[in-house]
Amino acid sequence: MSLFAECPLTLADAELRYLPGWVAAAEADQWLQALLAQTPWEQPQVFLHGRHYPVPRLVAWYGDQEARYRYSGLIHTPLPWTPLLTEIRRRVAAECGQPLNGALLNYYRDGQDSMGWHSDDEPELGEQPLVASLNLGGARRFDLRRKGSTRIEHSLQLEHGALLVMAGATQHYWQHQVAKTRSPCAPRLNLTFRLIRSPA
Ligand SMILES: O=C(O)CCC(=O)C(=O)O
Ligand SMILES: [Fe+2]
Repeated sequence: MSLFAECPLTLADAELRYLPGWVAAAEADQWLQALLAQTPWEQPQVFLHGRHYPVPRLVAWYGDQEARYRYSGLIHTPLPWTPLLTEIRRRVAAECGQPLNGALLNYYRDGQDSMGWHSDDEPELGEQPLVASLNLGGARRFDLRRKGSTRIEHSLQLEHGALLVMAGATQHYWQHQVAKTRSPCAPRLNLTFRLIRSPA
């Protein structure tokens, strides 16, 4: 059986696996509380069209020492894994059947925090990168569109305790976003585990 057979989202030119309840609610609650409290959150600035803007969310980059990573136009040196993140990484890597040496933590404080359209296709991730996204806290809508198109083709609610695995050609053909929303939503933590193949 293919690794992607259990819960496939049938989107052409993509390999997506959505696993609701991947971690049980009680344990997910503990992870959320601990990570919100332990993480040295930062709000980096991005330089866009001649101006600096704070990214609309808080972030932290954890990883093996060599796992330098570029996002929002900046090179980030990883924070060392905490015991909790070491355990979460072990379980996510076992689920994905491959090593993972970095995790980007995104903290969406409310519906005005967001992430714009992008693909996780940085050169340091290599061809056909696997990105495993763990969702804790308030559910948010995750949209997918083809590169070069403005039409949202698929959306899913990323729920507390769910794991979304994106692999294969997904990042080559598709972009994703977490849009702002006026609906009330609880704080949300998203952890995207990655494998940096050639550090920035
Ligand atoms: O918060 C999310 O679900 C998406 C995060 C994401 O796309 C990323 O970290 O690259
Ligand atoms: Fe992403």
